[in-house]
Amino acid sequence: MQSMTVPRNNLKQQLQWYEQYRKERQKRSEVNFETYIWEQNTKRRCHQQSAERDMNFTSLQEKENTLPSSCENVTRKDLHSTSSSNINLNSNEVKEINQITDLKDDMDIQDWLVDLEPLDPMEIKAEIEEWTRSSKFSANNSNIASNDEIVTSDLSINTVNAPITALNTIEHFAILCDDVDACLNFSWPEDNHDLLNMSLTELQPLLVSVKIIKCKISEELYEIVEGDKKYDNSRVSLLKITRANSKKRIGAIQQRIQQIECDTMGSFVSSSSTDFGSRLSESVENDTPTIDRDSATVISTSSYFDKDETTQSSTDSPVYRVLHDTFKLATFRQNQLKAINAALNGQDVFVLMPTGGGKSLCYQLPAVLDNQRSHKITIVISPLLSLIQDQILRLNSLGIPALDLQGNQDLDRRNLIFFEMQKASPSLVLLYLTPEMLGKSIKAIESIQSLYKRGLLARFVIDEAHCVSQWGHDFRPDYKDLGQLRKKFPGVPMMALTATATSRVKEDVIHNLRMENCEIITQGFNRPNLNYKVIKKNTNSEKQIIEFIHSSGHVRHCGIIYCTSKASCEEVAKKLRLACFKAAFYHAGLDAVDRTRIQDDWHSNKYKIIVATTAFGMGIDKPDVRFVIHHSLPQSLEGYYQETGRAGRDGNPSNCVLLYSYSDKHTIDRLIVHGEGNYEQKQQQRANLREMLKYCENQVDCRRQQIMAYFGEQFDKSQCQFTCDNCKNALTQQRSTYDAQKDAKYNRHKDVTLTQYVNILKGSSSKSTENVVKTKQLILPPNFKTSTLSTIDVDRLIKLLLLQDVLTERYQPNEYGSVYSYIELGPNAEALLKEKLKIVLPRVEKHSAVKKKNITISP
Ligand SMILES: Nc1ncnc2c1ncn2[C@@H]1O[C@H](COP(=O)(O)OP(=O)(O)OP(=O)(O)O)[C@@H](O)[C@H]1O
Repeated sequence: MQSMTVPRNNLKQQLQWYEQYRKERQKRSEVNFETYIWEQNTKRRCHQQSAERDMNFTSLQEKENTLPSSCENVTRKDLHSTSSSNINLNSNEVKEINQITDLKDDMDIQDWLVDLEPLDPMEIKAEIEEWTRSSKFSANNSNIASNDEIVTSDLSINTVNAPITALNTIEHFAILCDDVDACLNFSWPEDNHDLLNMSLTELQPLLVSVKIIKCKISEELYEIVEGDKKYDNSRVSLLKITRANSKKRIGAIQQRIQQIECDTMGSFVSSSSTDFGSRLSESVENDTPTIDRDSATVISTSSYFDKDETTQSSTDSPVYRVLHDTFKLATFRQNQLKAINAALNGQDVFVLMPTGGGKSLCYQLPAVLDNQRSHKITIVISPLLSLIQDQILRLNSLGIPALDLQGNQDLDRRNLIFFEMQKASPSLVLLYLTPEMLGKSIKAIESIQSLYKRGLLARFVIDEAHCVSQWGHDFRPDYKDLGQLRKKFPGVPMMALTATATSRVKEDVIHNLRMENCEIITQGFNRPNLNYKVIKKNTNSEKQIIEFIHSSGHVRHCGIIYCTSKASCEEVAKKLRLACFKAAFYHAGLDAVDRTRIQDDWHSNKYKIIVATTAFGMGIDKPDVRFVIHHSLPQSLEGYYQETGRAGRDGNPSNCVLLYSYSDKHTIDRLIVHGEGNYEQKQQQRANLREMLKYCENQVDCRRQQIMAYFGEQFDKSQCQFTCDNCKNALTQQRSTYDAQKDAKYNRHKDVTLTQYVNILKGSSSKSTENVVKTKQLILPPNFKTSTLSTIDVDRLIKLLLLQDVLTERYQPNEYGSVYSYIELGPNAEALLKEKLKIVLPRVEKHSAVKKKNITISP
């Protein structure tokens, strides 16, 4: 590889250089590198093949701890065929592989890959920006432009405002970055005592420098392996020693940074918490935060982790003090403060926030304040015991008294909780229970009633509130009975929280819970850092997954793969393990101890990939999940959104890929037929599945826009910025158009559901549709060629008209308490009819099959 000189003393240039270098290297040798890995593994595989042939893969997971390394025995053939254990290599192949690998067998290629990751200039840039944001660099030393570009060389070592000794060290390292030989001869400090005298401003650039050194060494090792550089035994040893030293040094620097940050946090907490109680009680009475009444419904499309800047609350109010002192958080995320203010004002609140958006704080913070103020207890209804336990652990670690009532608790413990609830001034802040427990335990209801009578009941919180609605993807019959709470405890405020609810589900939840004058806080569903893609699934789906992980640079990253069945979880996990990945499966068939162990091991990165059914779900809060892959068709768009929402909770770019095959529909059809639910619920499940299929089949509209539209949110697809496959493909596809205006003037209608509307526009000849046409006097244009539009296009057209407010949905509860939605003319219908508004539906003409079906209707 052609040698390039690293620019010195200017971090920005260094980053640019590394980016260029990396691209160049990827262009030239990525294929070779991958080949090398496969070949090396093939060689190992050959050695161990006979021993492994009899291996029982079903017990692979139990044997995981005895496996010698993460990168076990995978072959190129494993990847290319599903039958993995029979490897046939000809003697030339084996000889060639032996030649390549003999000298380098002990080199840990996977480890080098880790080295190359921090070289990513975007990551380093992000790190630098993060330091700058948190003012670890003084203003003189950084200059981040509004467009987030690093615009000056101010971050270079020359301008770091640091003591001369540290400056020397940093400069020294910067020079070493340029010169691996100098680095090899450098005597690394053994004790790391020098770090004790350094400040964060000095440690951070030092860390980057040492990381760069480690990368450089790994690259040289890699070039030797590749044959680009001559193999020299002593040099390789030296490189390896230096690499190990730099690794140690990185650890030491990171540890020191953490130490300083903890110390800073500790002193902040101790200095501010001493007079917490008195200050709180002093100020709460007079300082109840105000509510912005105009914001009853806030639809926001701002970024996922945007700070809440919309509500004006003094930063020294009790709310902020509890945020800092108790929850140890610096700022509110978007809409948190609004929800908290509404709750503290005694209102019913419905909170719709994306997964990982921070819903828990919306009820936990008011619960702390309410208990501080008047010893009130907040009752939280949550669907899963595991979810409850996670929350309680987290709260207790923050010093917040929280307990749970559950069926399998021993009597003493339960009585203790009831005793606490009987106290005149309970110190218990939050009591968690499942809806089933609330429905069954008379003692629990009596204790809550006692709290109520004594004015000690702060509010009811319904977590995962979509379970209340039978239109939701996770309906729980016991949740529906929660509506009784309003009758039994009039005047006690309620808060319902969910991450997934269509407009219909939202209305249904509010209706079922009998929430009154409810403050509805909804936040944009958009997760800008997630990329969406649907891939056509072929017969070797495991290979597709492995290829995707490799091609998107996720080899060392954390991910989740969702499968429909337990068997496919085990099969996919097995294939991934054969292909070097630290993967484990997780499903309801495992006992609770194993499930907890696997989840813990995944959290601690012992496993990088979890292959799971949807049993692996609610309450997962791992920030660095870089990909979520659906191996099979999800059952609903709501479920899909929630599952993909587990990616990128730290806000960094992450991939969501769905392997789609229409035949997966039949598996889900069977699940619906044999699963729980009455006729109406099963019809809803089928409708959910249809929506999911439409999403997968639709290769035209922006994925993000489709998901947002499903949740009733408008999304301008130009904001997608080509982060979904359809928007990317649109760049190369030809489009034809359908003029909605031409037909809209004829579409006058009343009490028609969405499905009926699609059927009518499609000209379906089914009896019920004819009936609808007659009875609702819906007039189609006389010359309307219904056969020219596919069902998908009709569906897209209606959604487009809904999004443009030409049509609108009216929700109406029936006498049984279910909510139906009917399509009606919307506020923009008139404009369309008067030809003031033009709506064009783009249609794809990529495949010949599509062309035949969709005859173009031009304006
Ligand atoms: N204001 C904040 N600042 C920083 N971190 C926060 C803030 N609020 C919440 N978080 C963190 O965000 C993560 C997600 O929060 P939380 O579990 O409440 O999300 P959620 O909306 O309930 O997600 P899910 O729907 O997936 O359960 C947690 O680790 C939490 O500590």
